[in-house]
Amino acid sequence: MNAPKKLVIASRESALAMWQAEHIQACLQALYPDTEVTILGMTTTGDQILDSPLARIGGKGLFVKELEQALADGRADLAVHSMKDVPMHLPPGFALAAIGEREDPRDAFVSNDYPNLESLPAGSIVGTSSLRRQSQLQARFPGLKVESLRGNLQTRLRKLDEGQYAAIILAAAGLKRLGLESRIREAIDPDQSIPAVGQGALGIEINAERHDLLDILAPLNHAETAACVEAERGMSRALAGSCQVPLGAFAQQQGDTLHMTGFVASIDGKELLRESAQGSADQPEALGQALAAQLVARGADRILAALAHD
Ligand SMILES: NCc1[nH]cc(CCC(=O)O)c1CC(=O)O
Repeated sequence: MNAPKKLVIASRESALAMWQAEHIQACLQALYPDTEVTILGMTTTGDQILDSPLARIGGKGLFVKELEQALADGRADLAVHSMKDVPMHLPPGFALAAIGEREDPRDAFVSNDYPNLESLPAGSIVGTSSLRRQSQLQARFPGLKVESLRGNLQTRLRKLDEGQYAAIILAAAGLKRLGLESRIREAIDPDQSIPAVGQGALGIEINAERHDLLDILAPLNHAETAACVEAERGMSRALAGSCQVPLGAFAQQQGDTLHMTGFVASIDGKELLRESAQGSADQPEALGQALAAQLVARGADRILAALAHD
């Protein structure tokens, strides 16, 4: 295979995004020592608007749009994203070339004063802007108060340290990647807080016309992670999920079988439907669709419709 002389990676400029881009840069550099691999750092709309909950300002697409612009006009060859931030439907003209091996998929409990969720006194303020985390938290601990928490990882940790929250919930993967694992007081069992679709996995997006890049990027794909994430995305897509919806899904592969759990809830967690299903790792999207159908059969449509009217 003929790797190009140069490859440019588009990345957001947050510390986590840069870590992810540098990780992919190192992988590509090891595979193709004669290629010059560089990173083009960019600020996205999602990074700039920090005062409103993401769900209200347009959702996940805001983190990838500027990077896609760089792919479209040829300033960059590939963009590295947290799969969690990649919309369920890519805009026409773009494709996912690879999904990398998953880091810890769990949510993490972070606090300076308490070891775990169970020890928080009633009325404690927990910071998260994720409707998925909020609904699952409120379902288990209706006495806790959830308040919005935006910004990159460092900003969120600073807000915790300033005393605005008793605790915050973050993705374990981001903290581990940035060497901040010691801030995790407890990794929350995926059964207690079902992770976001794609949480912990990296996605590599390209201009769909760049067929030349497919073979070059194929070694970055981790088949097991890709199957799990495709199943999770299949469920979310079938339910028309976005980050405006309290929804989560988590798949794991054992042998040739995917085991998957998903949920849909009301924001206050008073209604929470969860279902599990198994299916072939060869047909992940079909498994996600089947799980979505199970949730719909139990009333997921009614919960989602109620959210749309809020
Ligand atoms: N929503 C922002 C975001 N996108 C990806 C991660 C973390 C790492 C990952 O899931 O790959 C985070 C931070 C968080 O949720 O705490």
